[in-house]
Amino acid sequence: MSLDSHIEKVLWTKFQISKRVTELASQITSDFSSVSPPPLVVGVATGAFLFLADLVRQIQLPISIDFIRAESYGSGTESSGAPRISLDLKLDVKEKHVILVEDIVDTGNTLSCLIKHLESKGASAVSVCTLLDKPARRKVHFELLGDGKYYKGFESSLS
Ligand SMILES: O=P(O)(O)OC[C@H]1O[C@H](OP(=O)(O)OP(=O)(O)O)[C@H](O)[C@@H]1O
Repeated sequence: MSLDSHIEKVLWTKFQISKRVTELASQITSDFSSVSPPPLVVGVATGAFLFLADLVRQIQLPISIDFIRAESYGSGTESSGAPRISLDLKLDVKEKHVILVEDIVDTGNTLSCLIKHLESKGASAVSVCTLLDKPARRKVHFELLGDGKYYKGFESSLS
């Protein structure tokens, strides 16, 4: 069975995605060009790793990169809420501006947990950059930390 047979509908072509990733990287480069120290870019494992790789290759700043993972116990595509950190950062976030990179923001549970965690570790600000946002699916309201910004590649109302 080919990969294409698993895809019901193409929402954005690879060219549209690539263009949008370039725009996001350029916006982040511009927004953080005078921020010192440079931001720490944190990929939310596992889903964000490809987007993170495409994004950071185009960010023209001396950023550091790390990974974090929050897991909810649930099945299928429904998260059970209340995630816990199952892989923590290697780098120190104290007094740093963290940019969390996600592939999808859905219920908001993962981001809510991660932002609180980063705040408890002393991050001065937390921004979020997600490839896809599904605001209609939101169950948990999360607040960015400090002067954090929210970057999104695409928005979908599909469930
Ligand atoms: O807003 P939420 O409802 O919390 O959902 C978003 C999270 O769900 C997915 O990860 P998942 O937990 O499936 O883990 P994975 O990336 O390892 O597949 C996705 O990569 C986000 O991290």
